[in-house]
Amino acid sequence: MNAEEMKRAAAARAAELVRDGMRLGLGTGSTARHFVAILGEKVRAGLKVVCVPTSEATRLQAEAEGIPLTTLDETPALDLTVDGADELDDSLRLIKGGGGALLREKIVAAASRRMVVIADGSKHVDVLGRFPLPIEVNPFGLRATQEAIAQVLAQRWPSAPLTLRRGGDGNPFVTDGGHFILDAALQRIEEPEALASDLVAIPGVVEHGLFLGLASGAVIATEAGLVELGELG
Ligand SMILES: O=C(CO)[C@H](O)[C@H](O)COP(=O)(O)O
Repeated sequence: MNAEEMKRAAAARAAELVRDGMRLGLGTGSTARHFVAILGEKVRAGLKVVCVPTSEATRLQAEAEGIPLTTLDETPALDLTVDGADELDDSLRLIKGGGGALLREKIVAAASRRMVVIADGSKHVDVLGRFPLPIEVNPFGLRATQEAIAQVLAQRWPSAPLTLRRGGDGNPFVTDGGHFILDAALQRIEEPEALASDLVAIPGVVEHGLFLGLASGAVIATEAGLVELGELG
């Protein structure tokens, strides 16, 4: 199986968890895209669900698939969110935000009774951190916020690069919420909980890509087949 086939296989397994009447959160990224496509097929075949997308990109795809959409204002409690991840460990701790949707992804995951991660095997790691940690910040006071983050990071990572994410046009990448993203190349995050609480204490930090205690299960597609972690049902 190539990488796309593995992503699709994980997405197809997660789609088996969907039941009539469910309120779903729809993730963002190339793996979640497969899930939304499969869900679209099921909706066209008669499945009844309402869904909250975690990004404008996912909203557009879901609309094109004919999937009924709602908002967290109309539907503040969801049954299940299915989303990808940039990294996950055996304890279902995640790094997310490679696609820049971490804020909405975290709000939607937190509003869901269950969050199931879908990924190919390359995302499954022993220790989080090889993937640079996205940190979403308010554009106001960017430099001051960046320096405050760098000071916090320097306590454990004396020379970790902290880079303002840019789009293809060279301008700062702007999230759906109108914020910027700083990517922290930390390599190994031994204590993600401690780092998470340090980051949220910094004014100007809107959210970070550590998803801790949010995922209830995961479907990981490998060459040897599907591996399931945690609780799917
Ligand atoms: O967090 C995300 C977007 O903000 C994605 O879930 C993450 O980047 C994984 O994407 P992909 O499935 O394309 O590898």
